[in-house]
Amino acid sequence: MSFSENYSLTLLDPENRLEDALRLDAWAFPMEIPFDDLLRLQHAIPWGRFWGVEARDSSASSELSGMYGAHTLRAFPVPGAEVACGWLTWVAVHPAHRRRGLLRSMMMHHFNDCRERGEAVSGLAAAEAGIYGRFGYGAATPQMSLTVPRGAALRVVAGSEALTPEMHIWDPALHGDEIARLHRDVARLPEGIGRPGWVTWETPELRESCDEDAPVRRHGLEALRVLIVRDASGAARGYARFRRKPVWDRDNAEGVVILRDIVALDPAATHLLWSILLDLDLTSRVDASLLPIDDPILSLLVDARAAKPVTHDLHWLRLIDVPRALAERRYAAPLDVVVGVRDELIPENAGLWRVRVNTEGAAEVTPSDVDPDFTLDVRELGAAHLGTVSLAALAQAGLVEVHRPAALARAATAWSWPVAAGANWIL
Ligand SMILES: CC(=O)SCCNC(=O)CCNC(=O)[C@H](O)C(C)(C)COP(=O)(O)OP(=O)(O)OC[C@H]1O[C@@H](n2cnc3c(N)ncnc32)[C@H](O)[C@@H]1OP(=O)(O)O
Repeated sequence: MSFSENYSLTLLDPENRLEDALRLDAWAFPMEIPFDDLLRLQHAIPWGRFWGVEARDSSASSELSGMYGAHTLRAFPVPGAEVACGWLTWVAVHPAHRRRGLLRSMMMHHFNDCRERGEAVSGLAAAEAGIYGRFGYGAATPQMSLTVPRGAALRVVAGSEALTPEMHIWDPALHGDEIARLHRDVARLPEGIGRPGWVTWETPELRESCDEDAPVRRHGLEALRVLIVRDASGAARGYARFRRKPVWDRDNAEGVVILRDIVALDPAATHLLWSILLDLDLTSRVDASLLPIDDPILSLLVDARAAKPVTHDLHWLRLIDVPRALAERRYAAPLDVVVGVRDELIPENAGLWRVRVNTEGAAEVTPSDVDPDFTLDVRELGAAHLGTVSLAALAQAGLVEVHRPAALARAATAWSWPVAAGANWIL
């Protein structure tokens, strides 16, 4: 679907269109930050791949009716591999122009752009869960939030006491490179497995936005702190970034530690980071979110129930080029099945695909003309792509039509992955 005669799409440039883009952003997303402050902040805008929709009848005004951008990721982790991915972002339609098909037209433009760039998958973090399923995105990466009581007991981990902690006020010039390395390296752990979906700070604008701690974004709280733990050689093994919220109930200190992110390369570092976070004076709990649903802290806590885990969707995935995307990832078991795929928006994806996986987990994906073992919408294929959402579970919800149960059982095993998809931030 292309834009109607009333609208046109244009590539936005950073010199002239930043203010227009932020004005539209402030229309689409109600904000606490005054517009003048917003103009001075850093924004993770993927210039060069940032598109605006203009109404043709408003040629005298520079106001945008819609916009979207895409981060060009080249090391997006899928099971057993790192692949090219067009990460959809900055999607907004002005309230005066909504429900006229602008988003739908922008999505079709994005899909064509991804295909031209050789990106077989697209990801996103959805503002609302109801928006993107109709465009073939499936919820692939769930996230977990925890409220961990201060002093919660952790299981013992050998080597934790041999590490040295240090704590600083966050300064990207001093700590940024070291933290970014840890954040990148953890995507390849557990060794030989890797963490699918753990998006790293690949582009300069993503790195800048993860480094930022602008006072207007702190909601009145203190500056960001960073806790780093080092081994005997001085090498950083993990970090946590957090701020504290002071809370007093009569004379009782019930402050909250708000965790921004936590990364550890080994169990000892995980143990020490959490031990310190759970023992900060004048606090009563640690609030953590954007954690993978199998984050090690769940196994470390003696009483994980007391941390009240809550999960919901975080990242959504869309297969832009089905045969290529299925061949780019690795599988957990050998397989030979024929999959029937429906895709109303990208006709090249629709049809029958034979997926043959060898003993190394590598797949060959070819068109087929035999009856499929199971049939599903491209949305479900996206949901299952990172190995966390099970094809068998989707079938139990009626979202996969199973023609041969034994083949689906083998496929569900092969599609799965030993660790959950890597929720860690919103980009
Ligand atoms: C990856 C990201 O950037 S997420 C950020 C998304 N942006 C926002 O949430 C900001 C506020 N909202 C908006 O800017 C707009 O309402 C948008 C972008 C969500 C939708 O834009 P529109 O141009 O109105 O969407 P469009 O007219 O193309 O609608 C396409 C379809 O999506 C549906 N839809 C649109 N928004 C929503 C929503 N919030 N919830 C559920 N369905 C929605 C429409 O009903 C329509 O359905 P249909 O095709 O079955 O008839």
